[in-house]
Amino acid sequence: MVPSTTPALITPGRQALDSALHQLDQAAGHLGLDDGLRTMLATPRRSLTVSVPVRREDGRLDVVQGFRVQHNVSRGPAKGGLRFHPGTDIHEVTALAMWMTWKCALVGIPYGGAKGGVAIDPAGLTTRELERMTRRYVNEILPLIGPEKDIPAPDVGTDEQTMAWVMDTYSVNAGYSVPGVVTGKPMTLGGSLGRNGATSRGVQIAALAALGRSPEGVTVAVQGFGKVGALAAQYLSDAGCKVVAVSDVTGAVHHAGGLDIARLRGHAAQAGGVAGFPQADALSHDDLLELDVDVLVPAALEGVITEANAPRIRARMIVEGANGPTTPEADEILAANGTLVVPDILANSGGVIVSYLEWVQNMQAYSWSSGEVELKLRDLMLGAFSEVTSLAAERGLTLRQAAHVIGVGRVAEAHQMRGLYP
Ligand SMILES: NC(=O)C1=CN([C@@H]2O[C@H](COP(=O)(O)OP(=O)(O)OC[C@H]3O[C@@H](n4cnc5c(N)ncnc54)[C@H](OP(=O)(O)O)[C@@H]3O)[C@@H](O)[C@H]2O)C=CC1
Ligand SMILES: O=C(O)CCC(=O)C(=O)O
Repeated sequence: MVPSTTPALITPGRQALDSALHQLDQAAGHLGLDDGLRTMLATPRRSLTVSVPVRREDGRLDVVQGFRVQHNVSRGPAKGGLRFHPGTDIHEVTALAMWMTWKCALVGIPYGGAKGGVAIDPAGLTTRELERMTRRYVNEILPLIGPEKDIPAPDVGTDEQTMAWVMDTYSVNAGYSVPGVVTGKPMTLGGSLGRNGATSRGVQIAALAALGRSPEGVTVAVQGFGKVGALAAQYLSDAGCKVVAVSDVTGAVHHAGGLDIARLRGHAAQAGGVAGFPQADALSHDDLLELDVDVLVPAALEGVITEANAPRIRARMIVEGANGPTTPEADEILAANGTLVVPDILANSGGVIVSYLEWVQNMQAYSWSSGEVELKLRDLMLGAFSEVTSLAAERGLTLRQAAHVIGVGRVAEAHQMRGLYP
C-alpha cells in the first residue's frame, strides 16, 4: 500500500508521508480493514496548493507555495496547525494532516484532521512582510476554512500573532468577528487560558504517566527549544526532573547537574537561541539525541530518529513532542532495544485538546478558568493514555501501534456508520 517513490524525489516531507502511510497500513492490518476503506483513509479528502505572492520591503515580489490539506472530516470539522518553514511541501503537510486525524480520534475530540503550511522561512521576513504573506495565504485558502469546516492553529514557525492575522483576515471577509475560525489566538481575541503551554503541559503529563515513579532527579534531554520544547523543558524541570541538555538550530547545550531552564529561556530570548548559554557546555546536535538520559523529548521536526542513529539512542524513554520524529525503521530498533516510545499522537495531543476547549468557549461565547482548562486537559490525556497502554498490554503492541489502532479504528467506524464508504 505504501506508494513506491523514485529515490531522487524523496524529500523529508515524502519520508514523513511514507512513515504515516506505513503506520496506517499496520493499524489497518490489526483492525482487518478492507482495501477500499484503507485506500480511503490513506487519501486526503481535500488538498489545496496555492501560490502566495510576497511583496518585500525593497519592492521585490517573491512567490512562495502554500498548502492546506484536509485529510479527513468524517468525525467533525478538520483541525490542525499552520507551519511556516522553508522545507514544507505538500507531502509533509499531508502526513501532518493524517496524524491530526488519528490524534483527534484517539483523544476523543469531535474533529477530523488538517494541516497547512507555507514554504518560507519566517525569520527571513520583516513583521510587515510576514503579515502581508499570512493574510494573502489566508485569502487563498478562505474557501476551505471556517469554524464549522476547518480550524487552523499554530505549528512550527507560527504563533498567536499569526493566528490573530488569520482571525482578522477571515473576519474582514465575513463582515463580522469570527473568533472560532482559528485557535491559539491571543487572549484579547478569544484565546483560551492554557493554550500557549498546552502541548508542553501534555508532554509533561504523558512523560510523568509513562514514568510511573517520582520524577525527582529523572534526567531529560530536549531537542527543539521553541513553543513546545522550551515549555516542556520548563514543566519537566518544575516537576523535579533534571533537564541536562536542550538544542535549537543555533546549537545544543549540556550541563550534567541540570540546566536552569528559566535562565536559559531568558538567554535564548535575548541571544536568539540556546547557543552560548554561560552555565553549560556546547554539544553537537547529534550527540544530544544519543545522551544517556532517562527521557528524550524530540520537539523539533520529523525524521530525526532513524535507523542510522536508533541503535545509539541510550534514552530509556522517548516522549514525542514533535510530530513524526521517529521513522518506522527506528521504531523497530527501539522496540527491540526495550526503549519505550510515547507516540506523537498521544504525547503532543495537549495542544489540540486545548485548541478544542478554546473553540468550544468561542462557540459558546463563554470562558473557563485556567483550572477548568487544565482539569479537562488532564482528563482527556490520561484517559487516552490509559486506553493506549491497556490495548498495548492486551495485544502485545507498541504504544504507537496501539494508539494508531484506536485512532484509525474510530475513524473507520465513523465512515462505516455514516455510510460514506459504499
Ligand atoms: N505548537 C503546537 O501547539 C504543537 C506543535 N507540535 C509539534 O511540535 C514540534 C515543534 O513545534 P513548535 O514548538 O510549535 O515549533 P517552533 O517553531 O516554536 O519551534 C521549533 C523549534 O525546533 C528547533 N529546531 C528546528 N530544527 C532543529 C534541529 N535540527 N535541531 C534542534 N532544534 C531544531 C527550532 O530552533 P530555532 O528556534 O533555532 O529555529 C525551534 O526551537 C513540531 O513537530 C510540531 O508539529 C505538536 C503539537 C502541537
Ligand atoms: O491545536 C491545534 O489545532 C493543532 C495543533 C497541531 O498542529 C498538532 O497537534 O500537530
